[in-house]
Amino acid sequence: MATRSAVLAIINPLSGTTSAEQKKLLQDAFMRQADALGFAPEVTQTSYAGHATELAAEAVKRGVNRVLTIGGDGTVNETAQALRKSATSLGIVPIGSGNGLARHLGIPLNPLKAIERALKGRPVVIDSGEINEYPFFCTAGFGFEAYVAHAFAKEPVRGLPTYIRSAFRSFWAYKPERLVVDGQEKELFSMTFANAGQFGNNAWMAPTANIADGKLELCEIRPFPTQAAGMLTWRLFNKTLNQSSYWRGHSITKSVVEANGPLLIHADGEPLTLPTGRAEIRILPGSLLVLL
Ligand SMILES: Nc1ncnc2c1ncn2[C@@H]1O[C@H](COP(=O)(O)OP(=O)(O)OP(=O)(O)O)[C@@H](O)[C@H]1O
Repeated sequence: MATRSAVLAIINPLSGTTSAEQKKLLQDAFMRQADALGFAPEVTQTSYAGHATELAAEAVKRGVNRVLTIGGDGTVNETAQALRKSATSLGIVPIGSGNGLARHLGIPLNPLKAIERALKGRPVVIDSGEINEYPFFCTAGFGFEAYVAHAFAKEPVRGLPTYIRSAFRSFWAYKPERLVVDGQEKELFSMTFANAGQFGNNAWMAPTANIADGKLELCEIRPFPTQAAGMLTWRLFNKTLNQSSYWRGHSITKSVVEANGPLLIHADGEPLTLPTGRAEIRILPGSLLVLL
């Protein structure tokens, strides 16, 4: 009898607002579907932050073909870190609050359909980015978006309503920053390095970003009067932000951003601080296989 191909599902028990029972049902559905399709399925839960990277790295070592991540963008990022530059493909089962990479790639937001896609889909090559030593697959950024990521991380409850509340509060507290971008000093409200076109929740910062073109879109929002905030928000969700006079963007393969003090950043929505105040951003073309 032919050996069954191994498929591992990594689930973050804390992702999103899905209950423990719903997550158990998803695990069972994954085991059933994978078994019916002729795979040798395994499922494992993360026990701490960073655990998904370790579990996925071990799967790569064992030659597991497909690794599914059942979680939000943070867990997708941790899993994908270990699968970069390997022959193991990533399946995304989105149950987070933003699901930026899944939405950009057109992966179903219904987790059962996403499991089916990951099991039946073919590996497609996409790019990834790096900001200093931190890999990202969707977006990384500075300014307001990093400020919100740091504020959101302090909230005890996840989910979209909490994110909106954090963003609204941050808008009144945040002051645009002076950054040196590739040698040019600028005052910016926000700045994104976009591999995918959106942050999540269909908030399109880089409407024309192509995830497999070997480039990142560098998108800047310059400071704007308070009364323009409504229109900019509407454009963000309407996929027309690039038509605003406050938005500017171009493609890059590498870039350097510097500040006078520690830099607040985010990588796929995870808040990070760069104590040196210097960030080197680069693209890693064709570095990840995603099941689509
Ligand atoms: N068992 C665990 N205990 C504590 N933290 C964990 C555990 N497993 C994973 N994590 C951390 O939880 C973080 C958030 O998870 P994830 O992104 O999947 O969900 P989310 O935040 O609800 O979704 P989104 O990123 O879409 O908002 C991950 O970055 C990961 O480091």
